[in-house]
Amino acid sequence: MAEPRTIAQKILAAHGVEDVTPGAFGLADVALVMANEVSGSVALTEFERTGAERVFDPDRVALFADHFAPAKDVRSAELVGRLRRFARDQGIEHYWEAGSTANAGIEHTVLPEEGLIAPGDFIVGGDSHTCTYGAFGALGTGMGSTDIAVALALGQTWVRVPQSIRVEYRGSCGAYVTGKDLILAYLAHSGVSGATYAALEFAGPPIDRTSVDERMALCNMAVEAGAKTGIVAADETTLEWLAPKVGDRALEPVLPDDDAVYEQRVEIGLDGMPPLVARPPSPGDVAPVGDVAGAHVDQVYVGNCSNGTITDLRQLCRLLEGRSVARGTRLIVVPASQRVYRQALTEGLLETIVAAGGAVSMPTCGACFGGHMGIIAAGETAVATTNRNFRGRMGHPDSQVFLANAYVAGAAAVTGELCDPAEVLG
Ligand SMILES: CC(C)[C@H](C(=O)O)[C@@H](O)C(=O)O
Ligand code: SF4
Repeated sequence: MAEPRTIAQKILAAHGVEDVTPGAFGLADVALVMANEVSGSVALTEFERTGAERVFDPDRVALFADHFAPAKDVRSAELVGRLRRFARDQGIEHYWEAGSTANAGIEHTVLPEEGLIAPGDFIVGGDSHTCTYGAFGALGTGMGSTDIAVALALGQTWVRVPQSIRVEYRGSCGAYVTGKDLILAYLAHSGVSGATYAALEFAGPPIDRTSVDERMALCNMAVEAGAKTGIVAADETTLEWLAPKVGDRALEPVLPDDDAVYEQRVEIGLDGMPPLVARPPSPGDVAPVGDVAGAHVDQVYVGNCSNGTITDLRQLCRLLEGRSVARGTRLIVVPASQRVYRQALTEGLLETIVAAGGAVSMPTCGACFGGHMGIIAAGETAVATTNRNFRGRMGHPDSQVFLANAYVAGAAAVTGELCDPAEVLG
């Protein structure tokens, strides 16, 4: 009898890792290598230094101009230009850039939308939120630029097999509690290093009921707990979402064995849990929104690779419908992809946002990491649906960012302060 295995162990074994004992080192074949114009620029230099002339397989490389696109200054134009030339010279067709491809936007949103992620895949990316693909039952993980360079050349990477942590949710989500709150609830338990290097397996009836968009928010922030990745086993919801996007590719969920060995099992009860926020400057400093109610908010930012989906824009618009952005507060909305943007256009959500006084930007990483499109000044406070609120993350070192779901963001936009969305919507 084979040893029982977790999802991460099964995926790594299927990609050629011989010994999947947690802690063991091995060599894995990668399904896809992803890079963006920021860390990718360093990776391309390192790629050249390896002496390799061609990438291992141009169809299994995906490149994104998303952090600073459209280029915000000369430096970013050069970064994007370098990536664009590399894609052209190497014959890489999976290249997305706003203004020149039908879909474009944040890598972690666009890649699954374009049908390039499937359950069981092992994806490495030059970006820490590559763990987002766990929403599709895949193992995605961020790696440094030198590792990405080698993966681009060889289609293989070294791995240390992660230990797995099973996170089981129980009970039911209350009103205005979303996927964002599920991961914030875990972060309240783990802090920012409680899952260091682990593969988190999220499960339980509340997870079965979540949408793909919510699973993306959940898996996206696994890295904020220090994890190597976060995975939800693929189910009917996943397959229905992916089927129209992946062409004739067979979709096979990878499920953990019943007696798989976990380093830790965590249970999180959701009954009675209110919407949560992460207080600055740590995604691990989680509190019920009521604990910070009344704090003035200068800027509300709805976007980023965890919560810039159509689900988030719909939630935001529940608050904006028939209301206006409070005087003294700015609302900036950045749909995560052109696909989300078009859907929001079709549904009239962009009209609702603009009519309420909010501004809509084109898809980009934008202000999430302090790039552009909404940098905040000293002394300012933002509520953001993003995933990190480290000191200076969105602008000046003396600014503050509270992380929250799109309902809480919407409630802050219309009241000008942090509050429970139930106070606005009842
Ligand atoms: C620029 C990139 C390498 C970085 C990351 O790895 O996460 C960014 O996306 C971020 O969120 O800080
Ligand atoms: S949206 Fe933010 S967190 Fe996501 S990849 Fe871009 S910069 Fe990183």
